Amino acid sequence: MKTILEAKGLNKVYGSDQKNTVLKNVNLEIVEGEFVSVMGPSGSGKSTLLYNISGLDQMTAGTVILEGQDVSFLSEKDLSRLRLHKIGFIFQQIHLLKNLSIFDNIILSAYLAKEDSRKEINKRAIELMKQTDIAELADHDITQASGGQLQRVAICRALINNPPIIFGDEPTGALNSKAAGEIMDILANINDSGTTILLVTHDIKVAAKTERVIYMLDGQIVSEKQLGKYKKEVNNIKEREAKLSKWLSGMGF
Ligand SMILES: Nc1ncnc2c1ncn2[C@@H]1O[C@H](COP(=O)(O)OP(=O)(O)OP(=O)(O)O)[C@@H](O)[C@H]1O
Repeated sequence: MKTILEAKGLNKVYGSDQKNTVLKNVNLEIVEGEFVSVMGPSGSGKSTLLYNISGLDQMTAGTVILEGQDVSFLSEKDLSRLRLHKIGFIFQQIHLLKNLSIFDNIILSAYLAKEDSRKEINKRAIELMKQTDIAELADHDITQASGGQLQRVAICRALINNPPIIFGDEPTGALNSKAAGEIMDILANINDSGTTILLVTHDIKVAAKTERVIYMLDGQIVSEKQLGKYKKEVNNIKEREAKLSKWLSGMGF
């Protein structure tokens, strides 16, 4: 199995006061095709970890290798290129552009990346919209869609440049449990087709559909649990949730 992302000795201090050390010598390895979630109490450093390994924020010290390339301290220009071509992001707050149609929101970054022809990009956008069951919304604007539908738009947008890895910060956090479950099923399907996914969540139901759960406490990864691929290996979601719940309660979560 090939490593897609490796973080070594990651430290993050906010400001100049060492007391604000939020990541403390974090090491993490993600294998190509994995579906990983990060859990832990509020303030334990989950989002900070995600932002620092994905190039959204600059760590204080450490190394991040993505697909064999050292991306630890890239220039702003190289970082934007990396984010455009290699990484997809899905956030709790969706940040779509109000004056563009849903279709245009999805294709925008691919037009900017200029890797493929507009014809190919449009075709891929249509496929992604079908896959996430929002094809009929192409010409709508974003005020005409539900929260769950908008999160599907965000997923299509994250995938439009075919990134090998996508990061999610509470991607289902703003959704009701039915919509959250549907989004997780979509992400599981996307993962099945080969995209590596790492997401941060507070929700046991969400983490139970991922393959490996990492637990953070006070700026460190203190434990992890292998659940196996949802549907492929351990299918029973109640069983997965119970296993996870037991493990988490053992750590006082
Ligand atoms: N920009 C910032 N400047 C200073 N401190 C920050 C900043 N961002 C986060 N922190 C602090 O870093 C610590 C970790 O925050 P982080 O958001 O990574 O935790 P988290 O585990 O994701 O929390 P939550 O589950 O509540 O989202 C917290 O104490 C937070 O207050």
